[in-house]
Amino acid sequence: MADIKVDQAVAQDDLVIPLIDFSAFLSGTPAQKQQTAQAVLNGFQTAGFIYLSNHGIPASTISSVFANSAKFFARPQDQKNALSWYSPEANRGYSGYGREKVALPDEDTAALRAVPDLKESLEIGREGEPGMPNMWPPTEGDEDARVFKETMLAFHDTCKELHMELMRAIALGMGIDEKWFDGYTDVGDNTLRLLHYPGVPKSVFKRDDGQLQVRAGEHSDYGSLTLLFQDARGGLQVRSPKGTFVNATPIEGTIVVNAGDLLARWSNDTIKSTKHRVVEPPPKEDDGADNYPPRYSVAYFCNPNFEKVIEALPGTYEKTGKKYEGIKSGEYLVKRLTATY
Ligand SMILES: O=C(O)CCC(=O)C(=O)O
Ligand SMILES: [Fe+2]
Repeated sequence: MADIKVDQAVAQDDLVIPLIDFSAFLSGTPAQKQQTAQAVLNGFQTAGFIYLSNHGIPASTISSVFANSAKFFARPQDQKNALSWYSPEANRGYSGYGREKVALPDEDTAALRAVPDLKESLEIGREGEPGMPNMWPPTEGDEDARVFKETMLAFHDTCKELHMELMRAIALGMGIDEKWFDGYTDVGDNTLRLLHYPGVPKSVFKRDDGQLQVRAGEHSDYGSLTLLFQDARGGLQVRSPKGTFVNATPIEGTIVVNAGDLLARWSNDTIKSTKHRVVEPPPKEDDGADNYPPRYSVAYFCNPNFEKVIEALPGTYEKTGKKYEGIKSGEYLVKRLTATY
């Protein structure tokens, strides 16, 4: 029986992000499944990030999501403004340029805060949660809006399944029951976020103070795992153990998956929630154009079911003690979102 082979997607400044063929987990032999689970857990324990190939989501599904996202962001600004993000509790709706500032308040971020992130986004939560409506463009008489809603709801479900599989891999890697997390992931209290970094004049990125202009400031994610779908442009950077930012270059057909703060806490800090940011990728050569082209990405932020209390996982605290109090998943997220918006 062949051992699985794990490639390296990124290897720079002590940051090694594995490229993992997930089909060996989804449909491999028991031994291949166990080895893949180990590789997934190991990636989250060392880099906090992995790249996943053969993850089971068809390329056509992903391109349809990107096409529908681009069409949404091309709508007139007043249509998008009518769908505004309305509360941290719901975390649903549209955020225009500069609304969210992810740079952390406890850092010296006066300079960052003065320059809003150059991006807009739409957050889509679990449909049908009472009092927390998703903000859809009105579908009546608007075929694009109807298709948009249908596409995004289906994708929300598809990504929920992948989150469940990834948490099964983490469980198997940790030596606990493969289904251990299922009761924490089956509700799907997750947020699908469509992101558009608009094309901008190159002069915007030439700042007087010589600092690098970022598209999305340095931050870590809040929940359990984030599934990140990026287009071919690049710009995502991950903080290395040396403190440098390393390019997480897009690899066609892969999803970048990173662990969030709540999973780090849940694992008693044996899993890492690694900081990352989005910058304007340096042009390969100066192409003479005045504008940088736009970038689109889709992030699916996964959370443990909001009603669940999160405290140190079996196997992570017996020798060292628990570093954190238990906290309800939903309360933790609202606390973090309240600090950001
Ligand atoms: O757009 C990206 O590639 C990353 C976005 C991100 O890190 C986030 O929204 O949390
Ligand atoms: Fe992020």
